[in-house]
Amino acid sequence: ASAYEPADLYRLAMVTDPVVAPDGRRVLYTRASFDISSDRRQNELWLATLDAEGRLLDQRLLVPAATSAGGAVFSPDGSRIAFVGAVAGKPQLFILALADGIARPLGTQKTAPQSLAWSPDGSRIAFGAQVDAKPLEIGGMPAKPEGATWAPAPRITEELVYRRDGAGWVTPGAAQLFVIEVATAKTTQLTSGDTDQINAGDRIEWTRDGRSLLFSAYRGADADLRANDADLWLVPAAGGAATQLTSAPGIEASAALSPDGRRIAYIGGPDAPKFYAMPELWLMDAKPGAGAVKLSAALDRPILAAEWAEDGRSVLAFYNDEGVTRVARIGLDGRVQRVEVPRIGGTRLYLPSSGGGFGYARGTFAYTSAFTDRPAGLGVARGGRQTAAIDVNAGWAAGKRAGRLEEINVKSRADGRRVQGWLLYPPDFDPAKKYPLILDIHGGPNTDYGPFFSVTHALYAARGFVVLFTNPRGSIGYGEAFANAITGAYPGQDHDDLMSAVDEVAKRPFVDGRNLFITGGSGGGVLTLWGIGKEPDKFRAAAALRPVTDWALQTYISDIGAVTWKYWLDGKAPWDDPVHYYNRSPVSLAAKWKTPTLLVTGESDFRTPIAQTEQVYGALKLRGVPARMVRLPEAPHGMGRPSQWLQSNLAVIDWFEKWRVK
Ligand SMILES: CSCC[C@H](NC=O)C(=O)N[C@@H](C)C(=O)O
Repeated sequence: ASAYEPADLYRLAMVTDPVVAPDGRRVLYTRASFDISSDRRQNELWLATLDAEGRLLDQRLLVPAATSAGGAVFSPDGSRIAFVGAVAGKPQLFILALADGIARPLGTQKTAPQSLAWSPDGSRIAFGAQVDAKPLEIGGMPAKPEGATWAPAPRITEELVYRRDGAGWVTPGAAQLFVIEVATAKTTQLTSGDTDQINAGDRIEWTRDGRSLLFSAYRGADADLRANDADLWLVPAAGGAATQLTSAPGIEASAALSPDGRRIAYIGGPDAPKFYAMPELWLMDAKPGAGAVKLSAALDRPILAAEWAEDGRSVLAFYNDEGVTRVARIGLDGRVQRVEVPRIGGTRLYLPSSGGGFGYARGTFAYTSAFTDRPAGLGVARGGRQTAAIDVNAGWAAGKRAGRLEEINVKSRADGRRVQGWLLYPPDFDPAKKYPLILDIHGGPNTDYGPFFSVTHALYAARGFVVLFTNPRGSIGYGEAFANAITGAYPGQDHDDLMSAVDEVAKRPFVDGRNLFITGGSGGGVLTLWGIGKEPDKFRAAAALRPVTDWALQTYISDIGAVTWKYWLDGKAPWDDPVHYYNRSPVSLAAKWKTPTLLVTGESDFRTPIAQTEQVYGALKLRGVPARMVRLPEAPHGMGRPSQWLQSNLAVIDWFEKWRVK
């Protein structure tokens, strides 16, 4: 067996997006892999068949990678699947009849349909999609001659958010709700307006009689400024005015109707001047203006998704808990009962964050099943135990030697709070030897790390580093108060939490105290640059990936600038209180920086735009601190194409190797 190597990224696979058929006896899932020639992710759609106990009978490939299938959903009778694919680079809705396995295109779509929802009788499909508008133009230009090779057209905007990370430059237009008839492809646009009329990526729900559609939207013209606002709406499926069901400031979204159609369970919460709006589970009558009660108060964890139990007496909620994803049955009185569904895990792959994919129907749970030494497979559970498992990496993993993963818990030097973390050891770890230590800090900052495999950490460990990764305050999964403990102080005691973990681990005899390294991406980049400013003598070298370095700049030029200002910098505007912004910005510590520092950022990162990386690089070079800047062409915040993930990881290893005391 060999240690993990960079080319393994192109040899492994990962399960995502499991969907359980209405009868609970079949599971659709996506098998993702990374093609070394095109250097792109590819997705196949697979169907697993189960027996009555949930054991695997067989599985087959339904839609090959060439179609790029996504968003698949079963028809109510389970005989057909609707999904969105790509034909000649354009989005296309397909219906696949399971009887003959043929995927037939349905209608023509100009933009990608999202959140497909079958009507109860299986005759129609609702979806959200953007309707493009005419782009702004500069008047008075001469006509462009046929075949002329002019410079590309300018990008003109009057929007606050004119580019979105990952999606690119925003095309003018608005998201609308549509219904398409399956037999005739007749398509009806149910909403209209110049601003988004639906949160196109959020759940769409048919009323039980098939006459109306329930969805979420923030319909104000100031939507770009109101990131934490969404209301519930009901619109007749045959066309007509929409009725607003909720209007409170805050988020009411992902609405699910009870089996009798009389109640709505939704995810969200009221707007508040806090760092983190924890998504909670709420219950209301399906009537305009009905009051809502919070069902998940006793759980005190972020709700990722929720489905009604068949009897309508409880809701099954998927939630984050201490680095992993769990399921709870929450009664309509708010009573919480844990449901045993083993090892639900993340599908971020590049880094070990929790989350993952999951589905439920008729007592069957299907989920991305996490491992510590390989990417997620498919898990199926019934009656509190795992009944089926598909490991898409069994062959590959058999030839690999993985390092051991150990959970640690330390007390923060700030206030004694418990901080959870993990250590990943090199594959051939020998406790009698000395090892360099990498602290890797997650971003968000309201996200997490968990006990999972990741490409990044596997590569670091395979190259002989012990990897420490933790969940400092601000992380999710430890309660609302812990996630919000950075309100008014970010960065602040989160830095102490991280340093407490480093100090504790550095006491272990196998840690080479001369070779402590610090790295992190995005919010983790913030804390990396903060860390080398606050502790200039602690780390041998640093690597800040896609960092925020200056909160004023971030507010002005990020695609989430409105969130930054309103929730992360205490509602103060940079023009009103520039000192507040400066004091929180890592660049305010530039005079203390002396640690050799690597910076890695995508040139199309619109979340933490590269101008901030350039600012820090300039400061380091002007001060004479060893620095290297790696710019990834066309890469967004998520580090772009598979080879760019590897370049990012290997750049960090190269830099730490260069500075490691030998
Ligand atoms: C600290 S600025 C926000 C950056 C971003 N948060 C949300 O998009 C972030 O930290 N992303 C993390 C998850 C990352 O890219 O690793």
